[in-house]
Amino acid sequence: MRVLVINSGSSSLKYQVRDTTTDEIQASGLIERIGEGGGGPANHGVAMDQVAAGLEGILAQKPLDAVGHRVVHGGERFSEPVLINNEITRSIERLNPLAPLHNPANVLGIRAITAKWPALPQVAVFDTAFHRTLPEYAWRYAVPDSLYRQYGIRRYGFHGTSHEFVMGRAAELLGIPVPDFNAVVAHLGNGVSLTAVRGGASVDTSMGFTPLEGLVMGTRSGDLDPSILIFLQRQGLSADEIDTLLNRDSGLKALAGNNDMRAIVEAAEAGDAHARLALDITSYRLAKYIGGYHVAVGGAQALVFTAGIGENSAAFRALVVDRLGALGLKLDAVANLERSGSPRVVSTPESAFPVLVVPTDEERAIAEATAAVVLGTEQR
Ligand SMILES: Nc1ncnc2c1ncn2[C@@H]1O[C@H](COP(=O)(O)OP(=O)(O)O)[C@@H](O)[C@H]1O
Ligand SMILES: CC(=O)OP(=O)(O)O
Ligand SMILES: [Mg+2]
Repeated sequence: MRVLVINSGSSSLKYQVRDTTTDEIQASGLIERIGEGGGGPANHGVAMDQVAAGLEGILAQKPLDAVGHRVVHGGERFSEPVLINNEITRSIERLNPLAPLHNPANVLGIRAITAKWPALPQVAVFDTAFHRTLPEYAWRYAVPDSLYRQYGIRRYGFHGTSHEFVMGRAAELLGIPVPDFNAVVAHLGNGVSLTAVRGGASVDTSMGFTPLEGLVMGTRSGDLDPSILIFLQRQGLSADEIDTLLNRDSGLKALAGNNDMRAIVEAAEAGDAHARLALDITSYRLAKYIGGYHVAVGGAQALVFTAGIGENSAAFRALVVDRLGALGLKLDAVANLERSGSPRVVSTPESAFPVLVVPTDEERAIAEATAAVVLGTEQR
């Protein structure tokens, strides 16, 4: 099956055309600076026109069979990938306020495809779906129930497609059946989240109601005392200003002046005190969460690093694992420095449990889920 995968971020759009039978990537691209001026497309509709134009050549040879969309927020309704129709699109649109950086772009992408190729089956694959197994004691906030009933205020969790894919690969590498696998998975990209996997299912995750909760990220603050928001509001900041402050101008960008982990490590090595502190705060906060999730899963069989930083920054992995001596983890300095695109062990045999690096592939997982939904629907 020939599937176009669309991964729309707030200001970027990644796409791939994949053959799900051979797992061949037949085309791919990245469109950046959407809606930011400076030569980027004005909006996601224009970006989709650019995608279609870029694909004209290969689509002339063989048309698409389906489109798979990464949809960040699926609320409580969606626990699996679904075939999209107008009612599903409206349901995703109603979740826009809960993922303002992501869901509006996802909806625009779906509508742009519907307008361009109305007969093409489209599937939504949700970041939240893998976390629908969280127990209530993990997803409830300690606030009045009316907030949950009226607004759906609870913890949802994100990056689920990546966490599930990586967890499966890690179990395979270790020869442990997925239903028996307990692990802590660290997705360290621009967005950062940690997931506690018990028996192959997500039982806790660090992002919450929105992708702002939890760890320090590229431009997001992660956890802080909610009183700070009330304080800032009383100082005269508007809701939009606080939103921008915490989602776009915080995290590594605020601490080190930019959100590129490579540049921060280089600056720290050259003696930059801000970069050093940024790495200390980020690795300390992550190590604390890993310790907590080791408890949540009843003893992890693996700690797994993935995504841009997790896969590529040996220096950051070392900073984190160095703080986890209390868990008995020991990194193999040579294995940690090796460059490889394959799942691998980066700890020593003496480590209490293995530390792994497993490349994520959200596009592959989305393409496979899309093909499965479309084939399943055709057989019914
Ligand atoms: N070789 C590398 N060494 C260190 N950090 C890297 C490397 N390559 C990418 N990164 C970091 O990965 C992060 C982006 O991760 P990625 O998963 O691509 O993000 P996104 O959430 O945008 O998909 C950035 O902080 C970037 O600096
Ligand atoms: C949910 C989320 O944070 O996604 P990303 O890392 O792509 O921004
Ligand atoms: Mg990402």
